[in-house]
Amino acid sequence: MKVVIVGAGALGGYFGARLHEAGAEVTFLVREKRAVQLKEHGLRISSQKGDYTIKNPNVTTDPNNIPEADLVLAGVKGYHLDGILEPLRVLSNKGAYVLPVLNGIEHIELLQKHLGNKAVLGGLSFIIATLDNSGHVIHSSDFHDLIFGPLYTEQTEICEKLQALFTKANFHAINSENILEELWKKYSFINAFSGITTATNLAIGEIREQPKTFQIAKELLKEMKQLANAYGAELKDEHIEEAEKKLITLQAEATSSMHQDRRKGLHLELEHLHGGAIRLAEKTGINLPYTKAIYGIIKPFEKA
Ligand SMILES: NC(=O)C1=CN([C@@H]2O[C@H](COP(=O)(O)OP(=O)(O)OC[C@H]3O[C@@H](n4cnc5c(N)ncnc54)[C@H](OP(=O)(O)O)[C@@H]3O)[C@@H](O)[C@H]2O)C=CC1
Ligand SMILES: CC(C)(CO)C(=O)C(=O)O
Repeated sequence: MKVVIVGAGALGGYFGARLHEAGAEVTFLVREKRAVQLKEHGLRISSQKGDYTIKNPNVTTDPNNIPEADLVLAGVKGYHLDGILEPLRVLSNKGAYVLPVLNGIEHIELLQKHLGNKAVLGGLSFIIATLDNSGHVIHSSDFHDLIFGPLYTEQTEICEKLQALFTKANFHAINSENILEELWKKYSFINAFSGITTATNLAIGEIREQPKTFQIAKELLKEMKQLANAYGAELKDEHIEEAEKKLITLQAEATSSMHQDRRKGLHLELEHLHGGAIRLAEKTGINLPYTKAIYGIIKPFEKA
């Protein structure tokens, strides 16, 4: 299968390298600076699940240089989505399906609007990964899950083909029959986890030690359930309890990618995540006071 990775950052780099390791033909569509870095140093992933290096990754900065593509894995941050719409359109015109692995929900409709409903699959990931100064991927969690699935029944066949490929790769892939619900479950979890860790500038362990602070994360989960329900995703109390359990059982030093970005002084995905929830809530007349408060607290740190 011919795979294109758009956004060879932490997630794109990780899953691209794992798919290359599994024998897929992988091309990294990147911007100029990243192209130079990948050509000079190759792409290495450092992971407790096994290291892997692509010495000379197939890299391009122009989608027109890619003759064929079956799958495009989109791994940019929410604030970079606009910049990849045109390259994605070029590749989807060649027949490629687009599998976004971003956190959040608003991007699904945006991609469908630009590429057509049938070209966009549902996808998300549970992993803790980041890039080091040389652009290598550091994977630090004992999980590396890629959950994907059809948003339309016509996409069932391609998802089965993807599952056949992903099963050969060194990550945990799940072809979900209800990817929309999975997307909302992840969105709820991430808004609570990234919200509380980024706002307090603390890893989850220290937050858990303060019941009043941890309570805010629980309130964020409840608000996200209300929002998900308003958008037709049947999140139930048990899903919120599962998410709470995850927050309780994560390693004490675990933190969100948004908090890692705050620590590094990078641009934060606040508008895409909490901003997105507030916009969606306004459209349905729901009030999200905790989400709004967290958004306001993080806002001064948003811009790099
Ligand atoms: N990191 C994590 O542990 C997890 C992240 N996520 C989610 O996954 C998504 C991606 O996050 P992550 O991998 O951490 O992000 P990174 O910042 O590590 O990677 C994003 C990459 O996108 C590239 N990019 C931006 N614009 C373009 C463009 N126009 N063309 C090509 N490449 C481009 C950037 O390259 P450049 O060098 O050119 O800026 C960068 O390398 C986010 O939504 C995040 O919330 C989900 C689960 C876990
Ligand atoms: C919660 C986590 C680490 C799970 O993948 C994540 O998605 C993020 O921090 O962006």
